[in-house]
Amino acid sequence: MKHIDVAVGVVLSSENERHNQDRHFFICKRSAKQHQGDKWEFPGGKVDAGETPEQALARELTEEINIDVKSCEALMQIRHDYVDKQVCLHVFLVTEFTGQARGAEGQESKWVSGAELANYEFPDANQAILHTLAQKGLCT
Ligand SMILES: Nc1nc2c([nH]c(=O)n2[C@@H]2O[C@H](COP(=O)(O)OP(=O)(O)OP(=O)(O)O)[C@@H](O)[C@H]2O)c(=O)[nH]1
Ligand SMILES: [Mg+2]
Repeated sequence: MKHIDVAVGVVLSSENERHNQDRHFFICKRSAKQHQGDKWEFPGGKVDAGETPEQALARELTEEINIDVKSCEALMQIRHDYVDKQVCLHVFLVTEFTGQARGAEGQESKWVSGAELANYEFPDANQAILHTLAQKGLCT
């Protein structure tokens, strides 16, 4: 089966303005044509040959949401088998960035609170991310 490494960024709104509980997350909607189409995602994409996951994260977040990552921490790795492909998600918490986050490829995008995250449909592999964010007190 096809195996791909993916860098995924959980982008957090700045800590200055909000208490930890109220920090917001930037999410995007996948297009109908993409794998796991029409679901919501944390922005990111495939790790290219010769790139580290962190380098891929920085490149993808600039391409997809127009930000420059200034500080991030590795959150977790998730292996998941979809029927058609196997993914390894390298998930990072992006805690500092410059630029205004927006859907730079025309995709729908928004800032949502931790409590609101549960109202959006994500690919199955993301359940583990939401669980870890809840453990860290960042979402409910
Ligand atoms: N970006 C992203 N991908 C995810 C998430 N959860 C998840 O299972 N994936 C899977 O990871 C894979 C790679 O992501 P991608 O489609 O964004 O890759 P990409 O940006 O390089 O773009 P492309 O598909 O247009 O070539 C997809 O199979 C997608 O279903 C998530 O939260 N964010
Ligand atoms: Mg992508």
